[in-house]
Amino acid sequence: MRFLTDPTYDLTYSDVFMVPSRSDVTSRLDVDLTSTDGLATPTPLVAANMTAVSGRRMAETMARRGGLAIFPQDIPSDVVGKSIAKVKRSHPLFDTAVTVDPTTTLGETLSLIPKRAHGVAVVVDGDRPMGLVSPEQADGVDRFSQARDVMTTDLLTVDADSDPESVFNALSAAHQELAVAVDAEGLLVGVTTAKGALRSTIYSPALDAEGRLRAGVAVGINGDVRSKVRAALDNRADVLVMDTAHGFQEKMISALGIAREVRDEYARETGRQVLIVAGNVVTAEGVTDLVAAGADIVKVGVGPGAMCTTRMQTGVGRPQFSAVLECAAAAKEHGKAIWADGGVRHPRDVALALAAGAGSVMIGSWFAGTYESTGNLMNDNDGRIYKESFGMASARAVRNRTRDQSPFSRARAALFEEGISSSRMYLDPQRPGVEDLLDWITSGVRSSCTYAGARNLSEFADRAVVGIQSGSGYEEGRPVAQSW
Ligand SMILES: NC(=O)C1=CN([C@@H]2O[C@H](COP(=O)(O)OP(=O)(O)OC[C@H]3O[C@@H](n4cnc5c(N)ncnc54)[C@H](OP(=O)(O)O)[C@@H]3O)[C@@H](O)[C@H]2O)C=CC1
Ligand SMILES: Nc1nc2c(ncn2[C@@H]2O[C@H](COP(=O)(O)O)[C@@H](O)[C@H]2O)c(=O)[nH]1
Repeated sequence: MRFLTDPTYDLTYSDVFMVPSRSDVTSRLDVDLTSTDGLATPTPLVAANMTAVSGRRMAETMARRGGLAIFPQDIPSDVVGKSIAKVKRSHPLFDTAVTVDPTTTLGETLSLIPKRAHGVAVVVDGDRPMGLVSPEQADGVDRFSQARDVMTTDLLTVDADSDPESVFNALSAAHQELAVAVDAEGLLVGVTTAKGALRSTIYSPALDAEGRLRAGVAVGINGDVRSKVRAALDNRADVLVMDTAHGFQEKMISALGIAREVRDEYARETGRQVLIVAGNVVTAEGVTDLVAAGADIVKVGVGPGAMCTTRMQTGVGRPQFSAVLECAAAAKEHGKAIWADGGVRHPRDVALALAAGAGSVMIGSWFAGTYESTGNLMNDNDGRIYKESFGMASARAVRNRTRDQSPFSRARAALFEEGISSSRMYLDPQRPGVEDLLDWITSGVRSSCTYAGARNLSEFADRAVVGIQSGSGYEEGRPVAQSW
């Protein structure tokens, strides 16, 4: 990447823009979005290790569309183990269905449907699909009715080995919303909408060596790091994230040394080599020290996050575009990569982070406002739907993380709150599922690459030409919804 004119101060994503270059990339579909961070995930996006964001449904969906999700450090290890096992059992193309027994009440069925974006529950007899219940069928029906009394039995079943294009065509021909995939015994494997089938022709899933969906686990730097790292690896984490707010500290350096030792020991025993991500830092010096201590990927970003109060409280942090640019260059010198973590609110921010050299981009709060995030769906007074989000250094998260400590230690830890405990992340009515956001982001990034004449992300980081803009320059680029 090069600047049109060199900046004299540090920059956020909103401070910069890209100019087009002469391009011989004739289609956006010719752009390869494989991450350049050493993980080579087909989509360079990671759902943040935040309790309000990444659980099993987020992990499964992100990996199915080529990205990753990281289970947060606050989730008990046995729960992480069970969740990863479920992710690994889920189908790489078909979405896991919301299933109910024939006798489940309509009220309960309706409460389960929003757990997934496809908007329907499959009624099963054991694992055999019998019918479908959608919210539309529930109109005017008593909430104590049973699923079997409400369901439609007009099912479009497809073989689980069918290719996505033929599933798309079958759905169009049958004018159906949902295809139910079954195995050779007629047992339920998963479901897909026409859009889901279409997506499966555009995205490739992020798979481990055994062809199962990948997921990552975050580990804090306090306590028994050795056991925590080993537990994460035994739980089949495909990536390990050593996680703390201030990654440029001695405790992180020694935790990384332990993590590397345990990781290498595990690799010798199992043949499975897992990359270590560590952060967060915002300077080249921070990157150099974490790489020397054993990080394969360095996580970059202090204070850009939407749930973050660090900058207001401490004055510490750095505008994210400049942090990413400097840290990516430093990591490249050591043959390593970075993740740009936090501050992403528009597809353009992802494109700019990748232009600045990020290997992948981590997103938290934006993804909290989707069906797949961990929280429950809520309605505000105007009937808009949202989910609650909170920062990992908020009083709420600290209370949870320190639950096994003495009341005195907990009270002391609570003094150092650096995040918001409750915020509303509204679901975008146009893009309520995380896959909708992925479509929006990846189509934007593909387009950015063709404007730069880049066929892949490493060419993009080489070729992008970035300028600095005023507040009114940024404002000019925003669409206007009504006349002025
Ligand atoms: N990217 C960002 O800007 C930020 C991210 N976070 C996220 O919040 C979560 C909690 O992280 P964290 O607060 O580090 O908690 P952790 O529980 O991971 O512990 C951090 C350790 O580092 C020590 N420490 C020393 N200086 C600092 C400092 N300035 N800030 C924080 N810890 C420090 C703490 O000691 P002691 O408590 O005794 O000081 C503690 O032992 C993580 O998921 C992290 O990623 C939090 C803040 C900023
Ligand atoms: N200073 C704080 N930073 C936090 C907290 N919780 C999470 N984070 C960081 O934000 C990113 C995600 O950023 P977003 O803009 O996409 O929401 C996350 O990965 C952490 O690094 C917090 O409580 N305080």
